[in-house]
Amino acid sequence: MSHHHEFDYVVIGGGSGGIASANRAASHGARVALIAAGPLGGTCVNVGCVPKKLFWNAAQLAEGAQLARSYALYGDAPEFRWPEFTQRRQEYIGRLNDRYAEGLASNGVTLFRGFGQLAGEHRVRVDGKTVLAAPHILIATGGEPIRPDLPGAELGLDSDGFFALQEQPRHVAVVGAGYIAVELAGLLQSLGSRVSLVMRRNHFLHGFDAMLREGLMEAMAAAGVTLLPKRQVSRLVRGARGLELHFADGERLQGIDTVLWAVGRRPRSRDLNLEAVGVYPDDAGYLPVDRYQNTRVEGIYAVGDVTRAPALTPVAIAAGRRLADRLFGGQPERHLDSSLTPTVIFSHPPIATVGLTECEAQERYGADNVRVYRSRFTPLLRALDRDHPQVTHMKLVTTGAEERIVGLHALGDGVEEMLQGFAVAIRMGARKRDFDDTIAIHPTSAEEFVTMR
Ligand SMILES: Cc1cc2nc3c(=O)[nH]c(=O)nc-3n(C[C@H](O)[C@H](O)[C@H](O)COP(=O)(O)OP(=O)(O)OC[C@H]3O[C@@H](n4cnc5c(N)ncnc54)[C@H](O)[C@@H]3O)c2cc1C
Ligand SMILES: NC(=O)c1ccc[n+]([C@@H]2O[C@H](COP(=O)([O-])OP(=O)(O)OC[C@H]3O[C@@H](n4cnc5c(N)ncnc54)[C@H](O)[C@@H]3O)[C@@H](O)[C@H]2O)c1
Repeated sequence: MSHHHEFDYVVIGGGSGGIASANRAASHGARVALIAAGPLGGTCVNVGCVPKKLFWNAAQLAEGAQLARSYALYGDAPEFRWPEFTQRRQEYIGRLNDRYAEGLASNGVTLFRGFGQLAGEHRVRVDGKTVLAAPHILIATGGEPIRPDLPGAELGLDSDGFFALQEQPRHVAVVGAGYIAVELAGLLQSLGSRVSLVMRRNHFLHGFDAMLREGLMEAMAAAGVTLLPKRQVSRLVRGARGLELHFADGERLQGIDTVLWAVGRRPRSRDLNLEAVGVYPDDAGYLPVDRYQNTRVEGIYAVGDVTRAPALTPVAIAAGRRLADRLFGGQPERHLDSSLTPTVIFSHPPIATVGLTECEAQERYGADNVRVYRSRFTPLLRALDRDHPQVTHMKLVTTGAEERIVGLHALGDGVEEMLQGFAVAIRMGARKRDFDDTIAIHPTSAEEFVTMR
């Protein structure tokens, strides 16, 4: 027998966007149900930002121990114990999962554990049984990693599989050229694995400012990552000496124990029974929405990675909260403008970027209307390390006579914590002279942004 429950708002998906929207709607007094098929917190908490950043922290500390020698700080090189780290990391994630459940309960959100599917107008079914009815339904089902369609692909791991690894891989081939590829390759190298990064083009991070791409390729190569550009993987086989990655040109990479596919993600829009309500995904499976997160069907909305918005946790959260403010908080115009979304790639060293690349600015405003400021320097942190020089790169992209800043890009130590404040300034319309009028903080790397000439 199926049970029937009435709500104001039913949210499908207990990840970044769904939880944020459910909690915000409840804070406005709505009766809210949240359906979660996986562990609470979704991709970000369980197999994304959080475990990745903990790994990155470990890698930074390991690198710091190396750098310490340039400060005449000697001692045993630290040994990374992967299984122990994994256990502590998972315990922490378990505490986060509990905290999300407690947060939902204390906000009065009713949690249904199970798989949500649309079941006709204003109705959602959980695990094919329980029926929830509500005038407003949010789809926040996120995304999942894809694998290439080639022989032997099942012998490799995707990013979910990477976080489940119980032992440290010795020699890894990372295939891909996006955020996940450079992040996983960087942290594995810093933690002592041998890493080969296989990409189809002659560069990675397509679409990012060229200074960032080129600077990071240089730094990763110098750190010992083997960069294998212009390689088209044709198959993966298990050979006598471990895995073998074969390329279309006949070459092969042998002696690897782990292959990580980092070739992109796809939206989780299958199996939602969307036909029952007349919502249709686009060719790649994304749910089309307008700037208010409305799908083409009244009362059905989507946020986060299941849409074409930038696949970042703060974007999913902001869209989810604003939607709840609009529906239940009496703010009819509230919506998200994600045009100036700051983002960090936790590579080694990290990348921080907001706004237009130099090329994009030239295309949009014309080359004559774009002025670019650059800086390249050895940060003081590394000044005593003559053997492993690593430079920091910064760029400001400005436009018009008043030199409004439309892009800010950085690669180097500490830039991940530098960007947030600059993103506020740029959002407020900062011009180059506002940066120049700001007193520098010395000695820091960040001060370069207010002293560029
Ligand atoms: C390796 C990796 C590292 C990342 N690092 C960062 C980072 O550093 N910073 C950053 O901002 N972003 C990062 N991201 C991206 C970020 O994780 C996503 O953008 C974010 O999680 C999207 O949130 P979401 O709510 O759309 O979906 P998700 O977080 O994926 O949540 C969707 C949830 O819905 C559930 N679900 C799916 N279908 C159903 C159904 N039918 N019924 C019920 N529940 C369902 C899923 O189980 C999942 O829990 C990273 C991603 C990955 C993979
Ligand atoms: N630090 C962060 O904020 C962070 C970290 C990780 C992921 N993310 C988010 O998750 C999204 C997904 O990340 P991603 O790295 O999976 O995807 P992506 O779309 O950024 O990159 C996928 C890459 O794989 C390459 N590729 C595709 N097929 C290939 C093949 N057969 N062989 C070799 N290369 C192939 C593509 O050219 C592309 O460079 C990102 O766009 C980002 O929004 C964010």
